[in-house]
Amino acid sequence: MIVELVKEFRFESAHRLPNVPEGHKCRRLHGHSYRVTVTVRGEVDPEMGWLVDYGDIKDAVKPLIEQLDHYFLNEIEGLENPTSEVLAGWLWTRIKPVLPQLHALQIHETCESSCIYRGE
Ligand SMILES: Nc1nc2c(c(=O)[nH]1)N=C([C@H](O)[C@H](O)COP(=O)(O)OP(=O)(O)OP(=O)(O)O)CN2
Ligand SMILES: [Zn+2]
Repeated sequence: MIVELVKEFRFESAHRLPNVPEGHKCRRLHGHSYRVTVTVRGEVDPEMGWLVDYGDIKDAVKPLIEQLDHYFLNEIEGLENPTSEVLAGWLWTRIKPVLPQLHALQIHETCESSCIYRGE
């Protein structure tokens, strides 16, 4: 039995996009209440009755969320141009080694705008 488990994390951060044209609103310093939706996929262990403990997903992701929460993203190594796409790649590189069942990351920058990354 193959399932997908989904767990959501939130953090607040400031950023600006340095590579957009002069006059673009996102070139200015502003902030977001980010949501990160983490999806893991795989076979259910018949003995445990689950794929992985939701708590294991939390243990893998929370330390990274703490590196982002209430920081200026542009000052973090690898996030000098902190688009949703770059943030998705940054998180994927760090989560995948500790959570091999990672299947997708969705970065919600606003209520209406989000980026889905599946590691390709
Ligand atoms: N492909 C991307 N486009 C944009 C990104 C991004 O990361 N990837 N980021 C931004 C800005 O950070 C902006 O703050 C969020 O974008 P936007 O959806 O335009 O935000 P609004 O809430 O202002 O959207 P409206 O629909 O215009 O109200 C821009 N683009
Ligand atoms: Zn923004």
